[in-house]
Amino acid sequence: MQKEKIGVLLVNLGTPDSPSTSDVRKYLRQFLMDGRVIDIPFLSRFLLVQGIIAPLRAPKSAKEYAKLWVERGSPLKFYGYDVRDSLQELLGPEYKVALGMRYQSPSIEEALNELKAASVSRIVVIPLFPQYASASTGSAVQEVNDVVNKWQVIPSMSYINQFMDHPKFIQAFAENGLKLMETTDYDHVVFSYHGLPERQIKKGSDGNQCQLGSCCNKFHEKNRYCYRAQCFYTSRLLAEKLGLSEDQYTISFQSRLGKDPWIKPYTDEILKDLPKKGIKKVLAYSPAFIADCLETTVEVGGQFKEEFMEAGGEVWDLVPSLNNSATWIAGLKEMVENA
Ligand SMILES: C=CC1=C(C)c2cc3[nH]c(cc4nc(cc5[nH]c(cc1n2)c(C)c5CCC(=O)O)C(CCC(=O)O)=C4C)c(C)c3C=C
Ligand SMILES: [Fe+2]
Ligand SMILES: [Fe+2]
Repeated sequence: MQKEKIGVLLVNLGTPDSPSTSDVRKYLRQFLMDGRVIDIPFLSRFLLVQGIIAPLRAPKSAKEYAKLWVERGSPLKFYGYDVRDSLQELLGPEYKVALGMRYQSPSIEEALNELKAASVSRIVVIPLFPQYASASTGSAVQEVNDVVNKWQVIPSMSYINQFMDHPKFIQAFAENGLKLMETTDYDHVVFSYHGLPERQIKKGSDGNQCQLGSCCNKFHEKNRYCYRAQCFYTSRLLAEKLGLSEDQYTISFQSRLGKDPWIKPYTDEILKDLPKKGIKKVLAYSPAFIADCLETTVEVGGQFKEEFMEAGGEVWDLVPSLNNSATWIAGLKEMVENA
């Protein structure tokens, strides 16, 4: 009998098809109409997104996307294809690897159809978000399920819904930071993560109510899906690999949207205080993303750098994301084989 073929579905967030205002508006509309991203009743979300956020934000965001765009397009997408191809090569012909984006293209449905056409008998789904959040991993998993639920034959499915403590994920990020640390004597490291509305953390911690305070400093079975606790844990693991003591790093959250409170502390606020404390040379990490994207290159590497310099800082270097690093691909291979 022929050996069974295993499908691997890599899912990332997605990016606009181009940096034009109309494509960015289309992307924002699809993204922000997701009830796991803006978790308010449908009618309020519809009015807010279609009537206010998408039209007002699209021209501003399009200018930011234009800074990110290179000849190959948006890094989130072309690194996604690179990772798919590298992982396929490493896993060999018994596996079929596909890439789907939660929003825009290539869609999750297209990617799943590729796996179906390759006659895979089981599928390992890896949402490419190191820390679990309902707005990212949860939404990707829901979309995968919605698609396969329409199939006549539903293959065996397994999901890797967080991997921030995978040794090779940590090692790959540490390697990128250590390369920069060899060239510059930094005063401090900032770990800046994508933020979330506080409400979303509270909703996800039924039975073990997160207080959004020091309770997130410990990571254990009961709060393993608290996004804030996962980010703190990721930072501790990275700090250990980088040989940092507790006073040599700060953890913060970026990319706020709207007026509701988001998880704290906020990166744009903490960075302004650092030079006052004598911290002039900062190494900035963005470990919520596995590829360069708008939130890393433009926000952390561009906007935050400018704000830090204006506040009296001297060096603000962004650690490149994992992109197509060999250690990261080896980590993905291990995740698939252990799934
Ligand atoms: C309510 C709004 C948002 C939530 C919640 C949110 C969670 C969240 N997002 C990511 C990953 C990425 N987000 C990116 C861009 C981006 N995010 C939001 C809003 C929310 N995200 C917006 C409006 C945008 C678009 C850009 C802008 O207009 O500011 C990206 C970058 C994509 C790219 O094309 O490069 C990523 C990646 C995670 C992991 C997450 C939950 C933890
Ligand atoms: Fe986001
Ligand atoms: Fe928490």
